[in-house]
Amino acid sequence: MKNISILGSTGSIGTQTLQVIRNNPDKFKIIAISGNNNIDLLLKQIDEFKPRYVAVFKEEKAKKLKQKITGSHTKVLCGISGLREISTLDEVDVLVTAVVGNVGLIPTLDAIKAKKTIALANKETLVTAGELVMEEARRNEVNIIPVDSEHSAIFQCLQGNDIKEVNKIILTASGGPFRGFKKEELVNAKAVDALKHPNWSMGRKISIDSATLMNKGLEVIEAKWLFDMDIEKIDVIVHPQSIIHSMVEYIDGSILAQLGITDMKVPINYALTYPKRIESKTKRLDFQKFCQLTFEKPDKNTFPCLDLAYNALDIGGTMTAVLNAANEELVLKYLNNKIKFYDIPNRIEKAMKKHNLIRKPNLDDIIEADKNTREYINKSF
Ligand SMILES: NC(=O)C1=CN([C@@H]2O[C@H](COP(=O)(O)OP(=O)(O)OC[C@H]3O[C@@H](n4cnc5c(N)ncnc54)[C@H](OP(=O)(O)O)[C@@H]3O)[C@@H](O)[C@H]2O)C=CC1
Ligand SMILES: CC(=O)[C@@H](O)[C@H](O)COP(=O)(O)O
Ligand SMILES: [Mn+2]
Repeated sequence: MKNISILGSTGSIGTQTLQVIRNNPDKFKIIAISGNNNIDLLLKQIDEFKPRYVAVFKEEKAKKLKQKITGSHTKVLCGISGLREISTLDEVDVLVTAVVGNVGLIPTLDAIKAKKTIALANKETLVTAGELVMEEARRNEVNIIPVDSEHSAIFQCLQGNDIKEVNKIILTASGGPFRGFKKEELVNAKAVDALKHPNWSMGRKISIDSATLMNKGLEVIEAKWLFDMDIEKIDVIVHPQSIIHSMVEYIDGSILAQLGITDMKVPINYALTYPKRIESKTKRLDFQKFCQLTFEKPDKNTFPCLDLAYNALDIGGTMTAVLNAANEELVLKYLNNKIKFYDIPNRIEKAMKKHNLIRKPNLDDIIEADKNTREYINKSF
């Protein structure tokens, strides 16, 4: 039996993680869950999974929840301290980081120090502070198992092989809902259309990131840190069907790929059961339906976010934290119809140009760069 704590149990990854756990009550037990706004769903989750703890980020929401569950055996925690507490509980074996945004960073670092296995969906953690997080994981001999579909694919393709024999890794990108569009067609692109991902049903922030191709940029950075891979060895190819989740090319020319339907329960399952696999009732890939697998070059001119991410990674230090913070703030504004599609890359570029780089940052430097960038973005509108 593995004891699980989830940061972000009310979101897309969080609810799918609970589905995997619901399907395997003999293998997993929920110890703690957490959310931000969605108290109604948290109530249902408390009722079903009877966790010992629930952490709610917003204080007023935590108070409301407390009133609704008086007499329950579930303890309500709040704020960042609540997230930190449920990440380090003695009885927890695995922390699933399914929150969106950089709020995942500090609880994840705490969990690593407390020697918890990390099932990592929250890519912003590695984009913001990948070097520090991976150093901490190595120091504490903690496994960070990717949940992100591309990284789970790469992780699976690496099993039983020597990482030194990898020639490159190839991240597949769907191209998003605006694949094939030209710049002039996207100037006035609306968030409501950007949210319509062709293949995956996901949270709002990552859906916008997919539409700008920033998601792939963030995933390049995530791959660099997870697999300790040089930037020159990380390629992106557009594969509109999202059937091949990613590939690894070895020095002998062999390419290993992981394929499957677009269902995040598959990589979540693997992250929770690694190194073993367990029976799952997810739909199977039917090759007679998906008879075409196609590939094309990413359109870096129409979608400048991908190059911005490569540049930030190449510059290094605090620059990827700046890229991430600027992107988070701008995506929120775009979702609220406050800015236009190209304000996202344009303002990120400005924030990166303005930033005073720290090449070998500590955690405080990273937190400061993140904070200053958010202030800069918000002041500039
Ligand atoms: N969805 C997917 O298929 C994939 C997602 N990922 C990554 O996984 C992470 C989660 O994505 P996704 O599930 O789509 O996102 P969602 O927006 O669906 O869910 C986000 C979760 O985080 C919680 N949350 C939001 N803000 C805060 C905060 N300040 N403090 C505490 N909790 C907070 C939300 O709570 P509430 O709902 O209660 O407000 C919710 O539980 C992201 O980093 C994303 O990039 C990676 C690969 C695939
Ligand atoms: C499911 C998942 O892992 C997402 O990151 C997904 O891959 C987004 O798709 P694109 O960014 O390729 O459009
Ligand atoms: Mn992904």
